[in-house]
Amino acid sequence: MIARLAVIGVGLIGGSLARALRAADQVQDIIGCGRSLDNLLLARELGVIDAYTHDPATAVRDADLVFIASPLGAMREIFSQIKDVLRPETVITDGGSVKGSVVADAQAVFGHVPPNFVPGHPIAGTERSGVAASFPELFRNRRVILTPLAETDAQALARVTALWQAAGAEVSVMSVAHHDEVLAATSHLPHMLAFGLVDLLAQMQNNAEVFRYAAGGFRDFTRIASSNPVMWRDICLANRHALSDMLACFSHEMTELAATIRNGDGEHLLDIFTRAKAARDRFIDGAH
Ligand SMILES: NC(=O)C1=CN([C@@H]2O[C@H](COP(=O)(O)OP(=O)(O)OC[C@H]3O[C@@H](n4cnc5c(N)ncnc54)[C@H](O)[C@@H]3O)[C@@H](O)[C@H]2O)C=CC1
Ligand SMILES: O=C(O)C(=O)Cc1ccc(O)cc1
Repeated sequence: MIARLAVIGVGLIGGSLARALRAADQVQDIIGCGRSLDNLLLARELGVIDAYTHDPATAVRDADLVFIASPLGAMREIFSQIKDVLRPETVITDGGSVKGSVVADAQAVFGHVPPNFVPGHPIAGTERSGVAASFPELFRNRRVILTPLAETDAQALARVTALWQAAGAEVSVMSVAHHDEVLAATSHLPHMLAFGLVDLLAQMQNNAEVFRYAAGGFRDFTRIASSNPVMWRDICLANRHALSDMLACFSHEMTELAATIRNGDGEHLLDIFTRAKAARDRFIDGAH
């Protein structure tokens, strides 16, 4: 049982974890912290949090667990704001989509990565943001990756693992660098393709007609281009090396595909599409 949980950034992710822990009867008191007063008032009205503050130091002062779910670009400032008031036994975790940058931010502010800090990332979300979009089942049967360091306290890791399990998630552990490479491929690259495709089409002269005649495939493929621009700017900047490597691989794949199409090589196209279909069908079967 958590006596007092501080959620810094009560949006889709912070709000959903607060709701899930409340639904599972794992928490007594939840204090929310953020910048937008309207969002915090709504969070309190919805019963997601019990109290709010705009000041991260006030939020964490009496907390036994702190969950930071702000955009990545705000993490360093938040660490600086809480540094002097954190109790040594308070466990801190986060939900940021990139782990190397968060660990570097903690290192820069604290001078070392605090043993009670357990970096984390729920592999679950939607294209929507804010507490209005949060829901308690978001993490149910979804994966959460924790990336503890050698200096991470085993009890803090166990506590954060139990927290996500109580929210219904399956917890995996991996290194920070491996996490950032894997997520560049499976999450960050697909978001770039969706943003890039929609932006390209939106800039075409006849864009109204392009969108009018778009079919279901276009809608499915581009849902994630409705995601929060600030959050995705921060993810790109935080994972710039792994993501630019993946984008270079993908550009190469597209150049080859274009050449295959231009050459009218139907046999090669069939090979590519058959291989891709088999891989996706396996992935979907495995996900059930
Ligand atoms: N949206 C998604 O599907 C997923 C997002 N994430 C990660 O979770 C984090 C939060 O994302 P969302 O919940 O989607 O965003 P969101 O926009 O719904 O919520 C973020 C909240 O942080 C607050 N905030 C911004 N700057 C702040 C600051 N300096 N101090 C305190 N609060 C501040 C905002 O007011 C907002 O309420 C991000 O780091 C993102 O990379 C992880 C998994 C999935
Ligand atoms: O909306 C979707 O399908 C997503 O893929 C959400 C998402 C966004 C960022 C993450 O770090 C993890 C999941």
